[in-house]
Amino acid sequence: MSEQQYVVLVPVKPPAIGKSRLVGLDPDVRRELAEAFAQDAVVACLEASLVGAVLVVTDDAHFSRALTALGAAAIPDGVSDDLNGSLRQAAAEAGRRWPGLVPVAMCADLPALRSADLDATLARVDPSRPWFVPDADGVGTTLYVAALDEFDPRFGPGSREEHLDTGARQLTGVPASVRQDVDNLADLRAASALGLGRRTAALAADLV
Ligand SMILES: Nc1nc2c(ncn2[C@@H]2O[C@H](COP(=O)(O)OP(=O)(O)OP(=O)(O)O)[C@@H](O)[C@H]2O)c(=O)[nH]1
Ligand SMILES: C[C@H](OP(=O)(O)O)C(=O)O
Repeated sequence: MSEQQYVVLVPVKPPAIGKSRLVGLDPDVRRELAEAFAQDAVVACLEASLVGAVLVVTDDAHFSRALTALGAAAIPDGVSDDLNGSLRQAAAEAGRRWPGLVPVAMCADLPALRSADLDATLARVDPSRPWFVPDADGVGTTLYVAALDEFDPRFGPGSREEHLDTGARQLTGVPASVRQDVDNLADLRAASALGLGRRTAALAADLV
């Protein structure tokens, strides 16, 4: 089993404008849910034994303070409206702060994420080449790992295919909690069936 340690880069679109596909909700409830997803995902990362640091990337300065209070570090987006550009800059910054840690980009909308499942996933990665984990639908990506000199994430619509096109390898057999991103209420129900993190569970009780 690999004992390589990782720094997880967690991009968070400002919660007031993120998770727009959670339709039909009061805007304040949608924002609180988006915040809870990120907080639960960050806590799960911080509690994973193969995670040496968590670096949140967000332009929401107020919310970033809530995440640093949990134990994460935080920086603003390096490039406006360019998720992958901001992740590349975050990986470079992580390389300066934690030169021994391999960067992992992970979506923040994983409210069912379990630390043990993240550890089991990272333990199977060969950090000498790029890897990714497809999302539960098999269309997108929840997690991308590559050494800094090869770090070239392609998050966005259809990112599973995009990552395969770069030559990154798909990790199969990954636990559901690492793959269940939440874009809509059906996803939230699926995540709820897996077991939600504490903050999301408190909000979702009335919604699923
Ligand atoms: N820092 C940062 N994070 C982003 C940006 N765009 C997306 N993200 C984050 O990247 C991850 C995957 O994005 P999506 O699943 O599309 O999330 P979203 O943009 O909030 O959701 P939609 O409004 O439904 O597209 C989530 O953790 C988002 O918060 C961006 O421009 N900057
Ligand atoms: C960021 C993107 O998430 P989606 O918006 O497709 O859920 C992806 O899966 O690469």
